[in-house]
Amino acid sequence: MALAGGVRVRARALLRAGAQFRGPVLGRPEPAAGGGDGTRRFANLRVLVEPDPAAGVAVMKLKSPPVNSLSLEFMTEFLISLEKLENDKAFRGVVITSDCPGVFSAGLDLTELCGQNPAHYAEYWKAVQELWLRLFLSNMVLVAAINGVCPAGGCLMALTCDVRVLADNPKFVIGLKETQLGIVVPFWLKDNLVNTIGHRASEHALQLGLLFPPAEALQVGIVDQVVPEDQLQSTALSVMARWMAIPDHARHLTKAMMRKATADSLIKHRDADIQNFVNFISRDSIQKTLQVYLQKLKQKKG
Ligand SMILES: CCCCCCCCCC/C=C\CC(=O)SCCNC(=O)CCNC(=O)[C@H](O)C(C)(C)COP(=O)(O)OP(=O)(O)OC[C@H]1O[C@@H](n2cnc3c(N)ncnc32)[C@H](O)[C@@H]1OP(=O)(O)O
Repeated sequence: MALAGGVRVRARALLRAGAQFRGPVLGRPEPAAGGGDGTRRFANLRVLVEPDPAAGVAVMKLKSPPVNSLSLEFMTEFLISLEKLENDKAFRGVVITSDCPGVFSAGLDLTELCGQNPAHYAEYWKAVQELWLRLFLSNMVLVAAINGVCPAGGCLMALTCDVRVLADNPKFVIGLKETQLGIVVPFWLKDNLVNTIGHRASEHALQLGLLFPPAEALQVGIVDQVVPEDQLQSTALSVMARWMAIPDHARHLTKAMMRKATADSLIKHRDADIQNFVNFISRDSIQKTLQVYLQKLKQKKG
């Protein structure tokens, strides 16, 4: 699936601005682009990709400090990196994890949702839809190695993956807390959750805006495994190895069959979903609530 119009335009702008794959990364000298040694890491500004072509797997590390919030730039760069991997036949699986200590992703970037104009909200929501669709329908095996708190839009990303492994730390909660912020999850994210944990558990989780600590997350089924923090990466890679043993075409066709109806319901109603979002987020009452919340977050340190 190609990037949607608005996201593609922004992707081109980012690429023109130099946000393409480059080295050295993290200060380590690396072979020049196209060096072909098969071990080269690549990165744009906010996503670090560590490829292991021999295994057919890449690790994507979200590194948009402080909290990997889903800004337009971050989502665009993430999708560029994902598309690059999808277009490379060497890669059949991706582990998604965070490079920001203690936070997988803080979810939607609240500064994108506050005090902007309707055109911006529409562009932003289109990018969120695109992120979800591209991940949800990815041909590759996606394993989320959740090494930090994972609320709302962070959980949205994790829910698109085939497997979620959570590090066992009581601070690392996961869930869709939207109602706590006075907002409502879109129907397609609700469907994604229902497909994952069932209808009744989703009703409770969504209405109460529950954030599950590891043991509860495992019990309700929003994650598949909870492991000690120091075993997260190795567990994610061994889960991946199991999935990689299945012939790709059969696995992928099965995944597509299982996910088609959920994805189609958004694909068919994308414009209406954008309009709903713009109307909802532009309301004075919603703006006020989000602004107060953002202020509280900013004052936390002071
Ligand atoms: C019916 C029609 C349809 C209508 C549809 C409506 C929309 C539905 C959308 C559904 C999908 C997703 C919704 C969301 O994702 S909303 C975002 C929810 N996220 C949160 O509530 C998390 C907020 N953040 C935190 O709780 C904490 O930051 C943390 C992640 C636990 C980390 O804690 P920390 O102590 O390590 O860091 P902290 O000091 O709090 O933050 C550091 C700086 O980062 C800023 N920040 C944090 N989160 C966000 C964010 N989500 N967006 C933007 N900025 C964020 C924070 O303000 C600090 O900034 P500064 O350094 O003080 O300037």
